[in-house]
Amino acid sequence: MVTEPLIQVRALENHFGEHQVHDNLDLDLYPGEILGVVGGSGTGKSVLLRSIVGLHRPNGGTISVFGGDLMTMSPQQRSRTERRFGVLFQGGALFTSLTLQENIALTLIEHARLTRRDAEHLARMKLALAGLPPEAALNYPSELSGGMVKRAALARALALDPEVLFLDEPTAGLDPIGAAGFDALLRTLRDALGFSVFMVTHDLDTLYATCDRVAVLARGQVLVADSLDVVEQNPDPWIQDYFHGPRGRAVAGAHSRYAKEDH
Ligand SMILES: Nc1ncnc2c1ncn2[C@@H]1O[C@H](COP(=O)(O)OP(=O)(O)OP(=O)(O)O)[C@@H](O)[C@H]1O
Repeated sequence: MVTEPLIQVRALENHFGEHQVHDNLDLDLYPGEILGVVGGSGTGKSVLLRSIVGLHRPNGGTISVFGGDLMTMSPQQRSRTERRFGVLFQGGALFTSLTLQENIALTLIEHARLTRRDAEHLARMKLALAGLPPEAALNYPSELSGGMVKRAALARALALDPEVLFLDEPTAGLDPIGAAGFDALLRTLRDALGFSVFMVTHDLDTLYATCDRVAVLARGQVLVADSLDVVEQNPDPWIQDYFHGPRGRAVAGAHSRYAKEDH
């Protein structure tokens, strides 16, 4: 059986003035997969994410989402489509003047038209799902560690039970233990809830720990999108340096030792 992609990006063009960021870029996201998007700084990973979630209007190409063309949808169809997405931005982007519970309840009140009481009840469940202790619900973001804020932002991204979760550098700024905890949580939630993940990351540990496929952006296009085993073997100099440079070797070695211990 051939699985149809949930998201199909074709011939995407993006430029800012003379600066061409995407030039004929193609990429697919399949149901249930965790796709890691990597590439050098400024290769257009965030612009790609923003183009798909509707925060940036591309200069050309098509983005098909759940079978509909994002570029030609009516505003109503677009907003219905975007409701099936959850987005976690770098830094979390929580409202600092609201508690964690209120942050998530607000999303539920605005988009799912729940009463405040029901929204707060569901918000506490989402926070627990993201691995936060019950008492954290009444904390303000400034009272929590970076790792807890990331988890709260994840709880908010999951508030409306999205089919696709978009993550922009989810482990940036976390210490290695916090980052590993976030990676494990992401896989557990994906396995339990079945959503797909589009994740921009620089974190090699996260790639090895979570991703089913990895897409590498370079020179305005997707150079390769495949399993890590295949991507690592690509002769492109950036890929070779990224995966087989000192840091890449250390991470790959640690993960293969860990996999052996597991069997
Ligand atoms: N609103 C904008 N106006 C002008 N240029 C922009 C805008 N947004 C992005 N760019 C440019 O587009 C290019 C790609 O940016 P993008 O943020 O997608 O890169 P990235 O691959 O996510 O980089 P990094 O890994 O450093 O976060 C960069 O050169 C950036 O300066």
